[in-house]
Amino acid sequence: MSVYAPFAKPLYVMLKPVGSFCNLSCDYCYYLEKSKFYTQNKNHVMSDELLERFTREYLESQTMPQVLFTWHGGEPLMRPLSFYKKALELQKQYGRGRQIDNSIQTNGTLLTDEWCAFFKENNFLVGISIDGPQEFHDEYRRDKMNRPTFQRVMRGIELLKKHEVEFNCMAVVNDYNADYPLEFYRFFKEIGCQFLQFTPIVERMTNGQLHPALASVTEKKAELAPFSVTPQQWGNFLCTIFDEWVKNDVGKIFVQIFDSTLANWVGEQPGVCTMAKTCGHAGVMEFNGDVYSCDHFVFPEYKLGNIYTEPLAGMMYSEKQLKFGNDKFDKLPRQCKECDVLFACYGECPKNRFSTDKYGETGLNYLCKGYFQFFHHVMPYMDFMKKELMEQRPPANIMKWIKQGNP
Ligand SMILES: C[S@@+](CC[C@H](N)C(=O)[O-])C[C@H]1O[C@@H](n2cnc3c(N)ncnc32)[C@H](O)[C@@H]1O
Ligand code: SF4
Ligand code: SF4
Ligand code: SF4
Repeated sequence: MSVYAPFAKPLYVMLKPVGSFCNLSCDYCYYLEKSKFYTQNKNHVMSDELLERFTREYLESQTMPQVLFTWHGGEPLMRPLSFYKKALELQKQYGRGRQIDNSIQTNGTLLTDEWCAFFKENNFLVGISIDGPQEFHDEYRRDKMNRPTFQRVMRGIELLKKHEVEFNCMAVVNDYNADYPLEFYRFFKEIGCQFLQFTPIVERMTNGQLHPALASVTEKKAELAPFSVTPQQWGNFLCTIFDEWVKNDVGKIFVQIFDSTLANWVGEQPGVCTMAKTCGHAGVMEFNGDVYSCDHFVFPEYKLGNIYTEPLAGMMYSEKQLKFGNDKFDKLPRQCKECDVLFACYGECPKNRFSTDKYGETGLNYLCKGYFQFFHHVMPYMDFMKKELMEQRPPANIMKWIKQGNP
């Protein structure tokens, strides 16, 4: 007998418990300006009632035994600890024995012993945003008084380590730090971060205004923001770090884009939406219950509805959201459809597809040249690691293979 399970995928919606409110004011931040959609609301705080409604519905809509709650922002540590204690109580109440995990994405500046003890006790995975060594980090990650934040973030990381909280580092790659890949990579190793995620900054702006005016993806007349990384920088950055990683650190340091590339090489699902064939599996719920297609598409035209008027599962499995996710593949321009590394790249994120391809079709990813360089550069290594995996040997064998003079 076959079982029809249309939703045999986890339902995943990230939460914004303080909307876009934040104690910092990073120049490149795409989320700060979202408050302009909520000028009617005096305070951008998720009520206990909404928290309960979401928790109940989110848990009831799940078709998988494991459920992940992700706390995001703005800066989610601007809510007091009592809010998260309440959230855990509700998870227990409505979880009916399911395994529930929590992750939180933070700038790390507000961490205290008390927060870290709580995260440890409740098994939170903490994502910390840090853009590399002090000089790089402080270039754009500054507080509302324009003061640098590196020291405060490092203090937070020390506290996480002291309390043995599991954490990973999220770093953006921009015009300023992209030319120093090795300094950047070695820094993360030195501070003891094993799990790394690099995100390229690609933003556009309108009317020459930087902040708060990052341009919507639908705006045609937008210029590139000066802090964006160039395709060449991005390609060189990835290739240089890959070369260092593949010789020394496979199986010790986990770099998300390298892992996802290997996953695509062997035909598994990559761990990140940008490298997948289709997307749209991760929605966002704002402090007032509005649900959007994706964290990078919090614009009125991508609103799926509000949890007070529409069921969560209905919004996430709606035609509109399905189309949003399928468009990632369906709208690829001809150059991508013919590309020999399409299976690894899939045109990356649709938010970055504002260039024109060699046939004059729109919708080519602005970073195309960088990705093309990277995927071609890693080909022999990925082929080797794929072979090892297929024969049930660890991909880390590649380090020995390289020492023997390969490829
Ligand atoms: C918007 S923040 C929210 C959570 C928290 N305030 C933090 O900084 O980690 C989430 C992540 O997005 C990254 N980010 C901010 N602006 C970005 C942009 N324009 N492009 C890509 N990533 C960006 C941040 O560095 C951070 O790692
Ligand atoms: S700390 Fe996070 S939310 Fe705040 S401005 Fe920086 S990137 Fe944006
Ligand atoms: S639009 Fe980009 S960030 Fe959003 S889900 Fe798709 S690939 Fe991921
Ligand atoms: S490398 Fe360029 S052409 Fe190839 S799939 Fe990626 S974006 Fe498209």
